[in-house]
Amino acid sequence: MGICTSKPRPFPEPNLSDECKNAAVSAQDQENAVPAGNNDVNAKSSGNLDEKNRNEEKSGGGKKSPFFPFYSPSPAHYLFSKKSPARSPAPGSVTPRRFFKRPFPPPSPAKHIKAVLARRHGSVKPNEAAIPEGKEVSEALSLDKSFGFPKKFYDKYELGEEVGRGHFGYTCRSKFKKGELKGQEVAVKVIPKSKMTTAIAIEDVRKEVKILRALTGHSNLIQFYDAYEDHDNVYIVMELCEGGELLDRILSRGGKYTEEDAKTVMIQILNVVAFCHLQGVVHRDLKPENFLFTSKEENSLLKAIDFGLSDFVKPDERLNDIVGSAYYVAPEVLHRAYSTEADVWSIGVIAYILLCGSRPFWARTESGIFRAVVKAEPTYEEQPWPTLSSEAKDFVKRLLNKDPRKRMTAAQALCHPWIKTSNDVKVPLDILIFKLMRAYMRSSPLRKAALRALSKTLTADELFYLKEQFALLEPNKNGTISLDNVKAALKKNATDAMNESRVYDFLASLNALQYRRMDFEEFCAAALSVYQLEALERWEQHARCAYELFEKDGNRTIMIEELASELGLSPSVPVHAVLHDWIRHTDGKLSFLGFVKLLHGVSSRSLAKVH
Ligand SMILES: Nc1ncnc2c1ncn2[C@@H]1O[C@H](COP(=O)(O)OP(=O)(O)OP(=O)(O)O)[C@@H](O)[C@H]1O
Ligand SMILES: [Ca+2]
Ligand SMILES: [Ca+2]
Repeated sequence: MGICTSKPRPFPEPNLSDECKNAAVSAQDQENAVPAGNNDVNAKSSGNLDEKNRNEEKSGGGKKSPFFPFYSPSPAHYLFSKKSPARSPAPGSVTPRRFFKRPFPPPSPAKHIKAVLARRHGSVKPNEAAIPEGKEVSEALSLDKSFGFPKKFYDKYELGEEVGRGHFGYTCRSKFKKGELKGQEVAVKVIPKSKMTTAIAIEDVRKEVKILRALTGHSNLIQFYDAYEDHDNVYIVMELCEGGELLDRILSRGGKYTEEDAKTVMIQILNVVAFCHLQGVVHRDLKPENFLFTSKEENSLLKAIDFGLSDFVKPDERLNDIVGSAYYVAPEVLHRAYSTEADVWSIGVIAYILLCGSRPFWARTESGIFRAVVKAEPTYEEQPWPTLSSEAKDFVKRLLNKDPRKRMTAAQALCHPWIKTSNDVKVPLDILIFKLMRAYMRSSPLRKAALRALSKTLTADELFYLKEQFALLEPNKNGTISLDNVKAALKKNATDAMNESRVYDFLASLNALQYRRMDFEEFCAAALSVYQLEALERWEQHARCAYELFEKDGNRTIMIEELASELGLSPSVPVHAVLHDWIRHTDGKLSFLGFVKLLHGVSSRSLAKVH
């Protein structure tokens, strides 16, 4: 694999194909870990970039300068600059002094994760993005680049000025030429087929259209209208946003938002992402460039765009391809086992930036960023953090938890005390509820009793989320829910995407609910996440308190063999040695340690790791 981004590189970079490998592997290496706070130190010395500077930066290179903060280096940039040199400044035409004027430190030389780009789009050399070589030529020639979209784009639309550009496409303001909608403006993302040099690249475009088409009806999601193709391009027709990228607004405010303004942005982002996750769609490229304001108004609606790296994910599936943008990528993506929680991490990075104007994870090279993401804790010590509310800090920390099982979901984040006081919050259904309910239904009576005890220790804040979820599942307000209620609640929120992500199939695992109903008390036991509670500072208190309740109610003498089978230990495991501490020697009942393990529903695999 060769170089696959075409930007001038302000910093030397290691071999590409090794880069992602190294990121995950060398992340284990303590010595190489990037210290947290790098970014802030730089941000401080760099001062603020005002509107004038931003415009200067932009005017040098048409839409964006390669040295523009957060700039996504784009192979497309050079590709297009051949036709339109004014759009792309020559490498080195912007003085390095610019680095010291930025509110943020210099961007990574390649923002998108390079090995993935190489795999998806073939080797791309500077100024030759569209010209594959050798083996790639034959591969590119044999690729089927027909999508089955209607052909006559130009019969219906008139392409106008460019309004934005990314790695894969450029977007133009366009108009309907005739008919009832004549003159009405839309946005058209044009993706050149010459850039689709691998089967994965073609599949990505196919998926982008499929996902946009399937996801309809959310006010914070860009409205898709149609897709066309011809010999040269794919055209994605959608609603036009006139208000620019969230990134530009962040920069125009010198990088910082008040807590109230940050909340307004966060609520919209969380809303649309919770919607996508319920549909079984993971965006995988959430960043301020991929949120657009519909108008220039200060309080205009925010819309999620760019599903070019998105995928369908089944409720119990883990994805493994490394995809995204380096500053926003979640640690578990680098470890190649992730799901929708990875998007929530990216939202945490956006929240951190909105509130303090610096990136939480920063380094001069991409592998450095990856190491920071995996190892380093962001700083909350430097200004302005000490002046921000403790709720705001707690909110960001719970989004940036490195363990995806402990991270809040988007729907939970909307119930967080920092957010929930706002009037605009309507909590959506959370797919996590179904996953937890399934695990609960499959548990033994002993584990159910343990969970019930734990659920009695929940605080008002924690119960708020469960109450909201229960209300969404309980249309008749008779205090209980059935499988039909669950199905109906899903149906109410369904789009075509759910067919692809098989959310309905997943419900089959809740079949036991067909013959009985679940009241709110049991629902709390079924839908609480032990891992998330464990992430709280007061976890020890919760667990001790729950153990006392369990002692009174559910604890009983237990055989080691019974516990082994409860935990799914294989006969080859030396159960007496392993489970010795889990049973109280005085009376043969579960010890506190055993109780906590039982709550987690420990599997034999994780046990094997411990011992
Ligand atoms: N509906 C729209 N209305 C207005 N501008 C848009 C619209 N869609 C996209 N744009 C502009 O075009 C830019 C590029 O679009 P998009 O992010 O979809 O392309 P991309 O090539 O997939 O980007 P990336 O490099 O992030 O993968 C956006 O950042 C935005 O500025
Ligand atoms: Ca984009
Ligand atoms: Ca994209």
